[in-house]
Amino acid sequence: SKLAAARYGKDNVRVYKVHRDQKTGVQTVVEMTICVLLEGEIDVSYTKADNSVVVATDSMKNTIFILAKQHPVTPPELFGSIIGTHFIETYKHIHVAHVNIITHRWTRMTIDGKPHPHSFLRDGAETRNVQVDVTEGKGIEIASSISGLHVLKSTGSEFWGFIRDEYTTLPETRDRILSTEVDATWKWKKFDSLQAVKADIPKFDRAWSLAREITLKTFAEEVSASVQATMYKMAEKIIAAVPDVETVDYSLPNKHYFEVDLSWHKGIKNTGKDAEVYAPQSGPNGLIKCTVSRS
Ligand SMILES: O=c1[nH]c(=O)c2nn[nH]c2[nH]1
Repeated sequence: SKLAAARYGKDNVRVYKVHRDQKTGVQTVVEMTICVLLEGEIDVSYTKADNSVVVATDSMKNTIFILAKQHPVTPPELFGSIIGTHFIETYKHIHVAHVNIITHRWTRMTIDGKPHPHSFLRDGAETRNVQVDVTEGKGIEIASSISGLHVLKSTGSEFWGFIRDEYTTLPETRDRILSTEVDATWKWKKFDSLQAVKADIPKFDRAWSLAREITLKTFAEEVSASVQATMYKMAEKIIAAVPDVETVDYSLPNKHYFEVDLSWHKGIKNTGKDAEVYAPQSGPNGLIKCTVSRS
């Protein structure tokens, strides 16, 4: 047997950073969960129990905190590129760094109609994530994403015209609940270096805002013929809106809400157009995926 592939590092490195504006007293916070995995000439640590090539994962964790102190931690695309570049530049035997950053929501509170200078709330499990892969001599690949954005519409969703055969029981509908948890990823053109990422910093926040706005607006306004059709519209709008993005992926669970027939109880009408009380389903759920490219 042989070692076909190897990468190692530290996962679940939780990092919080505060910025204090001395003039205004306004404080800003960022909270992330980071995973760094390294590849390179590390085989002997697996095959020969030779640890001379091992940058201890504990040292990697220390490095993340030091880099967070020394550099901006936003946008995550930049900080992920800083972390990855650090490792391949610092250790000559390390050639690839995979950095995943999950940014958690701390939305500034509005108190009495005014943004509060130092208080925040976790308004949802939604996260903003990046996967940054830095390869020595090749450049930096960045995939940005929105994850865990729970949405529901109470109408404006249809599903009909699908195959009806001896396996089909699902009735067609022109009016259904549609609910999903958005997992959308947009992959950037390759960046030659950290300098190239730094030259494009404003593009990352703008792309995230656009992707989020397009997703919510399309979800709300399109009369959905299916999850498939709606996600394709979202993806093609993001491609059109963000020139430096090459592909957009969506992965959407279809979280079903079943009608509850209550007619057995005194003839209660609660199905079809009379349906008001539904049973949200934990599973099984549809899972619809797509990748949309620029051309
Ligand atoms: O939007 C949908 N797409 C599907 O493929 C599907 N299958 N059952 N319900 C569905 N709803």
